[in-house]
This record gives sequence, structure tokens and C-alpha cells, in this order.
Amino acid sequence: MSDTAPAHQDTAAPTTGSPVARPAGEPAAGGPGTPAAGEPAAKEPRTRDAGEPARRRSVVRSLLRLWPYVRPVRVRLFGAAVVAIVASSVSLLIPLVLKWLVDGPVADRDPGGVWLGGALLLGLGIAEAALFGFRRWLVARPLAGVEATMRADLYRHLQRLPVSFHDRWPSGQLLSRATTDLMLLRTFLAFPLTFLVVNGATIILGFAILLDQRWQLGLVLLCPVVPLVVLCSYFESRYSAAARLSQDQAGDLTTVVEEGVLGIRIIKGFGQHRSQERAFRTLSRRLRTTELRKAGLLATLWALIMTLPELAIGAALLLGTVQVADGDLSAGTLVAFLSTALALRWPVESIGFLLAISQDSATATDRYFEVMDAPAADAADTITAAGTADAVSPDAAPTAGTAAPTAGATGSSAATAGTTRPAGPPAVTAGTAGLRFEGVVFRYADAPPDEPPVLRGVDLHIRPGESMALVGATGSGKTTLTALVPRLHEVTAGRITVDGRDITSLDRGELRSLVAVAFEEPTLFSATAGENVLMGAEGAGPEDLERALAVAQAGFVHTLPQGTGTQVGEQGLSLSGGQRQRLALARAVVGRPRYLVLDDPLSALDVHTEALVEAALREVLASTTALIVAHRPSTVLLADRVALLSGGRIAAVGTHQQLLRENAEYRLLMSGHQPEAPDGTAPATPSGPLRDPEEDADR
Ligand SMILES: Nc1ncnc2c1ncn2[C@@H]1O[C@H](COP(=O)(O)OP(=O)(O)OP(=O)(O)O)[C@@H](O)[C@H]1O
Repeated sequence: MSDTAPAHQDTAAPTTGSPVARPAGEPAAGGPGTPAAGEPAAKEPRTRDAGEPARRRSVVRSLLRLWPYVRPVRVRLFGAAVVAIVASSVSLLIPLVLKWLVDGPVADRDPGGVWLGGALLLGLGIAEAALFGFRRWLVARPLAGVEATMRADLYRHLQRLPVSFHDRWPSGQLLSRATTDLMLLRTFLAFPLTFLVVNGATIILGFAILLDQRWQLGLVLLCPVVPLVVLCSYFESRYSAAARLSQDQAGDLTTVVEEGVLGIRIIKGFGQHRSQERAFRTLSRRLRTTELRKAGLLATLWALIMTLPELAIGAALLLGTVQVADGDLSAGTLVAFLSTALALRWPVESIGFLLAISQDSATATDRYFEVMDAPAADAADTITAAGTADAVSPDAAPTAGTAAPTAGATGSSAATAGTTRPAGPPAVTAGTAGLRFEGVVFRYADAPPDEPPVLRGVDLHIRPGESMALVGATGSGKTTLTALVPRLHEVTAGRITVDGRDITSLDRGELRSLVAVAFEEPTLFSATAGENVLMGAEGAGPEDLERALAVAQAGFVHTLPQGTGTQVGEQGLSLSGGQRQRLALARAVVGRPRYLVLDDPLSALDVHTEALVEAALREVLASTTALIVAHRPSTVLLADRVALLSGGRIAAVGTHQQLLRENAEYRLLMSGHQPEAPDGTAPATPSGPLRDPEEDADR
């Protein structure tokens, strides 16, 4: 399999298709030959996890991994196989009745016997059909259950996998595993698994009957077995490679289709439908070529599987006829022999495609477990125990900051926060409270080795009740830094504490209840407006919903056709950018989080909407400790202090006015001119009194 697996590039394209990770309508980079306008060359979707070396397993070993799922239905499956063996054996009785009919009633010209023989044959036929029907009934429901369980497990696991996994895996690859691959596995369990056993048993029983009837003729029929076994194993390895390739390519195609649907506005807006079509056609042709290769292999194998036994039957017929002519064999025995041989044609011929489906299913099993074997984010929870509150060094307590918060703002925020927050964690000293980054280093696992980490020692302290704006050149790592707080990524070195407790020492549930996030793109799910907000906190009720809507200035929800029960998201009512932003804010605050992390909440809003969302934000920030990624002065002004991220470090902290006065890079950023941060390196530092981060003890 692995040797011919496609050598796909590892791209950093945003190929995730989860509704959270990729905003609907955003350009879905990553489709081959489908650059969004202004984007560089086409990127190839990957068909395999970049970090995972493909391993070649035997078909049986791969399929054995299904056992935990099959175990609960094993009795039914075994019962169904027994019923199918009985049904097949019944079909083998037919030639014996024929032999009796030809040598007995037909030879004796006994009409009564012929009628009896006819009735027996009819009865056997009906019994065979009824038994096969019963087998199907036995397996249908349990196997649908197996498929549903596997799909549910996959979905659950996908939800628990870290963001870095979703960054690396194209969504189409995950979709195809959850749909096509699992359907293939159900088909395998319902059909080839049983029939490989049943047909094997039928063939053995049939040959026993044949050898018993006339061993010389039986041996003639057995002649093709050896070449067939050799040919089957030769085709197996080639078919296996083609099967893997085709299933991976189908996943790539799914990715392109999904991106084409999600990014339809961009595709139309930039007139990219032709290049999108081209990308689709290229992949579709590739898949067709692979499918044709598979079909060619199967056709050759099938032709051989059909021809060799036919030749053997022909030879047996010739030999048998000579023996009948010589009087060595009765006509009835020859009829029975040939009928048995013909009855064995289907079991023998079907082996080819049963093996092919088994091969496809082994590949599907490998693909399924490639995802299931990826360690879930929770597995990484035990990073360090050194980050508990006790471990916080006393000298980490802040001294008076060189950049004081805006007079009054912090105090009032803190005071408000104190009145509105639910009971929080145990009291901690003022020095350790708040959100603190200590020597935080982060590099993306898939970043080129020669590239420096995105964050190279971030030290920053956001005091309780304070709101801190995070400013920096594009690509400086602002989003990355915010993603570390809810542990969407794990720090490479250093640590982050909330209320003096290392976030890695908190379980994820606790961390989620402490910290809420709202991303740049306010993603809404296919659910009601109320449900979208309430998914921000477990156990939140109607009162929390109303409060959150009020805080986020999202009262417009009540004017929707069904109020908070109005369906929004992909299948529902389209909301404006500002409405979506405010719903996302309501979702972030519905659980009354002590900490709020907002990634550029005012991005891409028109002036009027910006004013509305700004008003909402003011309310929200008054009652929480917040870190807000900000690109423009209007957002920065919402915060008490501003931190400038530059060169992977916090280069300066102060009020907006202070930084405007003292920091040239900040001035440049706020003037709308982005200093370049090529390849994650520090932006060109303009001359100006940059604050020395080492001197700022309050970070
Ligand atoms: N999943 C990823 N894998 C590898 N590198 C990444 C990944 N995500 C982001 N990067 C890189 O990390 C750097 C910082 O990106 P980040 O999105 O944090 O910047 P930012 O300051 O938020 O930018 P912007 O202001 O444009 O939103 C960039 O060089 C980016 O290419």
C-alpha cells in the first residue's frame, strides 16, 4: 500500500473543514490549482497525515482491528454464517437429487418418481432462498449498529483531537473516512466476511462430494487451485496499493468539493470557478485512472478465476463422457458431478471480488484507525505538574508597572468584575492573580526546522479585571498567542497561569469555564440563535441567555422570526457580520468567564456595526479580565493597556497614548502601515524609544 501511496506535499494550507476552524465563505486554500485571487500557486491536498509513515499491514491484521466493534454482534454474525452454510449445503443437495432422478425415475420411466423429484428440487430451492433471506435479516440491524457506533466514536475522537491535528488533515479526508470507508466496512461485515467463510466451506464440501462421486474427475477439477492461489496473491499486493490510492484520492476529491461549496462566495467573487473546475477535473481524472486500474486488475483476476475452472470443467466433461460411453460411469453420476461442479462455480468465481472488497475494507480499516490512533488532546494534559499555584515563584509578583493602566479604568473594571462574577478559584495573592505568560515559547510542529519559533519568550501579565490589547504586525503571532490560553495549542516552553495556576494543571473543563474565546470569524452552527449562544457554557439557562444577549448588545435576536428559536448558521437565516459578531460575543460571555480572549472582534465590520459591537465589547470588558487582539485604534481604545508583540516577544506595554508617544513601531502600526514580519521574524524595528521588556517587571 504504502509504496505507491501518493507523495503529497505537506502544506500549511488551512485545510481543516470543521466549522470552527474555517470560516464559511472564506477562501479555502489548498485545492489543487485553485488559488484564491492573489494567492500563489495551487497547493496539493495531502492524502496522508504528514507525520505518519504509512505502514503495510496484512489484510487480516488490519481487519482484525474491527473485532472490538464486531464483538457485541458476534453471536448474530456467527449465526448468520451458519445459516448461510446450511443454505449453501442445501444447494449442493440439488445435484444429488438430480442424480437420483436421472438414474432412478427417469431411467425407469416412472412419472410418479419424476414428480416427486421435481417437488423435492422445488422444496430445496425454496428452502435455500428462505435461509438466505433469514441470514440477511439476522445481520442487517446489528451491522447498521456497528457502523453507527464506529461513526460516533470517530466523531467523538475528532472533537477531542488537538487543533494541530485538524491543521494537518484535510477535511475531505476525514469526511470520506466517516462516510465512504465506514459504509465499505459495513458491506464487508455483511457480505464478504460471511461469504468468504460460507463459500470456502461450500467449496470444501462440494469437492468432498465430487471426489466421492468420481475421484479422478474431482482431481481434474482441483488442478486450477494452485495457479489460482499464486495469481490471487500476486494480484492482492497490486490491488491493495491501488485500493489505498483510490480511497485517498476520493478523500482529496471530497476536500475540493467541500471547499468549493464553503468558498462559493469567494469563488464567484473572484471568478475562480474555472480554476476550481480544473482542480476538480484533475483530481477526478486521477481518481478515474486509479479506479480503472483497479477495475483492470479485478477484470484480469476475474477472467482467470472464471476461465481456469471452466477449462477444468470442460476437461472433466470430456473425460466423464468417454467414461460413460465406455460404461465405466453412470449417466446420473456424470449429471450429478457436473451439476455439483456448476453449483461450485459461483462460490469459486465470487472469491475474486470478495477478496477485492476485503482488500478495500482492510484499507478502509487502516484509514479509520489512522485517525482513531492519533492521540486526543486530553492525552497531552499531563504536561507538567510544576505549574500549580504553589509553584509560582514569589518573585514573579509584579512590581509597579512602568506602564500604568489608564487611571481608574482598571479599578472600575475590577470592581465591576467583582460584582458580576460567580465564585472563582481559591483566593490568590495579588501578584499571581490574573492571566500571566511566563517565558512562553511556541513553535508549530509542522514549521520548517530552520524557522525560529513564532513566540520566543513572551512575558506578559494581565491583571485581574484588566483588559489588555495585543498589537503586532501581521504574522507576528497574535492569534497564536491567544490560542495558547484555551490550550488549542500547547506551549513549547514557558507557561501560562490563570490566577496563579498553570493552565496545564487545570483539567480542560475547568479551564473552559474560566476562559472563553471569540475568534476573528464568528462561526455559527446550524442550530437556533439561542442554542448557538448557550453552547458557550454547560448548564446555562434562559436567564443566562438573556443576560448574555443584553451584554453583547444582541437584542436583535428577539426581532428574528422565531426570536431566540430562529434557526441560523449554514442551513438557517443569514445574519450580517455584525450580528454574527455579537452572537459570538454573547456565546463567549454566557458562562460568565473570568477570562476572555478575543481575536480581533471588530475585524471587517462597517462603521455602524463596529459602533454596535464596540458598545457590546465595552459592556463585556467591564466584567472580565481580557486579552484582545487588536488591529485598529478603535479596538485598542477599548482596552486598559496595550502590549506590542514584536519579534516573538512583548516589546512594549503601556497605554495607547504612552505607546503612541514612545514607540515608533506602535505608531507605525496604528497609522495603518504594517511593518513587515517576513517568515515570522521580527519586523523591522523603527528607531524610537522601544521599551526594554526585561526592564518591565510588571509583565
Ligand atoms: N498551523 C500553523 N502551522 C504552521 N505555521 C503557522 C500555523 N498557523 C500560523 N502559522 C504561522 O505562525 C505565524 C504567526 O501567525 P498568527 O496567525 O499567529 O499571526 P497574527 O499575528 O495573528 O497575524 P494576523 O495579524 O495576520 O492575523 C505566521 O508566520 C503563520 O504563518
